[in-house]
Amino acid sequence: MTTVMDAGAGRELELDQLMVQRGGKPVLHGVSLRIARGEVTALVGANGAGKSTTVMALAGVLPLSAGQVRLDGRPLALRRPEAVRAQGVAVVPEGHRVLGDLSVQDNLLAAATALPAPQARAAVAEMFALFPELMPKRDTPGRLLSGGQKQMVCIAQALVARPRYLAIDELSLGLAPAVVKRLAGVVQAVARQGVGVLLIEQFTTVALAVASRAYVLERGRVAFEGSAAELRAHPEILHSSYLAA
Ligand SMILES: Nc1ncnc2c1ncn2[C@@H]1O[C@H](COP(=O)(O)OP(=O)(O)OP(=O)(O)O)[C@@H](O)[C@H]1O
Repeated sequence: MTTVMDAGAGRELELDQLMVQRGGKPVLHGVSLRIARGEVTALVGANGAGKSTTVMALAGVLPLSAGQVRLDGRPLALRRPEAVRAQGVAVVPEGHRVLGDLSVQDNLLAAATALPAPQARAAVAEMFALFPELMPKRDTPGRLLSGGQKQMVCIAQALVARPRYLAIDELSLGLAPAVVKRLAGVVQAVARQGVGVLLIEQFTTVALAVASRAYVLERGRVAFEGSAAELRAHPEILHSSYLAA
């Protein structure tokens, strides 16, 4: 069966030596990450380490001063946000922002405008199947949702575009543990369907529990790269990175 999250296997999204400046100041000093399809990759690091900057550079929101993003072996052709999305990379920015005056259903349809109408409707129906708890809220304006429900809408909005890669900035921030557990399960299910997921988190427990590979960012540089299991087994790596911030 083909699903929204259907995707090939064995390919990667590669961030190669990204250098990014903000306010004229270098913030990323050559960040390289590989995000494989079919698994979750964690990007963790202290406040200000450069995680959101990395995601915004990936999304095409911030320009690169050097480096390259490659998608399945080919450089991303255009780096404007819509073009990045059209090439199969979806980003959920920090802060679970939804269109407050639009209903949940219209929020999802608005994210599916690039698809022909029947496919858009099918993709939205699949999102309600993925998040059945949104079904009773179908006609509720976005602004009346809880934080967890908003985060579900944001993830669903990213998935209706049928991405091959999905980056989520701060999946768990500000959400109740039960909601985080639920979202972590969805993220794992999405990865199992073949999507390459990048989970960006300041608090590491959830990200390292669901990830296969992990990166620690420290002051705009990759301070650790390896398996999430290795990082779980050696919390001192995290401690020194977080203390160095
Ligand atoms: N708009 C901006 N202009 C200039 N510098 C910025 C701007 N936004 C962030 N920075 C700087 O970029 C660096 C990285 O910030 P970034 O937000 O990427 O970190 P982060 O790891 O995502 O942390 P947080 O958890 O706070 O979001 C910080 O030193 C920050 O001061």
